[in-house]
Amino acid sequence: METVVVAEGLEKTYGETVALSGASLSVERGEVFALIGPNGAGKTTLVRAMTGTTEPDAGSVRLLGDSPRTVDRNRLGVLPQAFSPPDRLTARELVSYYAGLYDGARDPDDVLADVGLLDAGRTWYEDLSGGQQRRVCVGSTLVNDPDVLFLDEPTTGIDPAGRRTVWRLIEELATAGTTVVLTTHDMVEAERLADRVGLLADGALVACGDPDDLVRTHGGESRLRIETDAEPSALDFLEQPVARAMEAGGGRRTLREDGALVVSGVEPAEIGRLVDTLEERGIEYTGLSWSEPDLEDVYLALADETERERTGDLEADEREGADATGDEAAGRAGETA
Ligand SMILES: Nc1ncnc2c1ncn2[C@@H]1O[C@H](COP(=O)(O)OP(=O)(O)OP(=O)(O)O)[C@@H](O)[C@H]1O
Repeated sequence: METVVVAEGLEKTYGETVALSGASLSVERGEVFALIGPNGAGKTTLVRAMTGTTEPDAGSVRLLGDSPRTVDRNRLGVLPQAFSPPDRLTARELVSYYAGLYDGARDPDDVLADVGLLDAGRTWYEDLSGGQQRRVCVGSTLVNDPDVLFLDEPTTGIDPAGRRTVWRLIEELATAGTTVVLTTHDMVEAERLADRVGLLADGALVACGDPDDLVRTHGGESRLRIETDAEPSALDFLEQPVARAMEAGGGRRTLREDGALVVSGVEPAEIGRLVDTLEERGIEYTGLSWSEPDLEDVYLALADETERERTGDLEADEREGADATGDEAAGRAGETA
């Protein structure tokens, strides 16, 4: 297995803002690695540090065994989050323009076909829809048939069909051996594409692994959602029958959420009995849905945990600050005395 990207202990601050606080990751050849995390977590800064467009304050990056500043650019494809090509070029001219930067570049029409835009080749870039523009931008990163592809939010603004075109393309590239590092806020995208997902929070990776493993470890339990207008008190009894159904006991919770009752940890085999109980009790409901935990649950659980840790730290800092202020005040009072 060839390790293509290695980032170790990356730190980056902008004034008072800590963008990276010791981020480390490594990506193997042919792997699709998805970086997820809240706005401002540091994903773009990490991508920029890994591709040599920003210099970290501390830490190191090896990209294809080289420094990001000196690595052979012919082997890289980079789609920045904000990418504004000239408007007064057609889609085909734009791809041709980027192809012209490389020796032996791919045929622009093949690239446009890859992103499902062969028919839009003669359309001015400015006349393309936002999603089509983003797809052309994705295409422009493929002109040199890169070994490593960094895609910062590749599918933002792309409609569901176009998104699937890009997903299939990324899957094909990875199958052919291209290493892909992408950032996304779309958990379905991360779960579908990524061999490994890294959750970035406050500039560091707080979890990293196979999406299924992350879901098993952090995703929590299945959820049964019962859409009902009934008063919460009228539904209290549900806790009991469901709770009694638990063999191991403990862990199951019933919560009110947006006009629905959400029961965690219900097995599919239990649903029939639960529905019977609802009907016996004359509880009206308009819908019932059962879902297994997914990457979004992992994201929400870990982001929440990180936020609570941070808030806890802040509260502790504030308490310490208050103590220190108190000590100082006591000291000053002592001096005065
Ligand atoms: N060039 C810059 N100058 C000043 N601050 C910056 C700069 N680049 C990033 N930051 C700050 O660093 C932090 C991390 O930003 P970054 O863009 O890496 O986050 P992100 O995870 O990509 O966010 P998003 O999901 O919104 O794209 C933010 O607080 C941002 O405001």
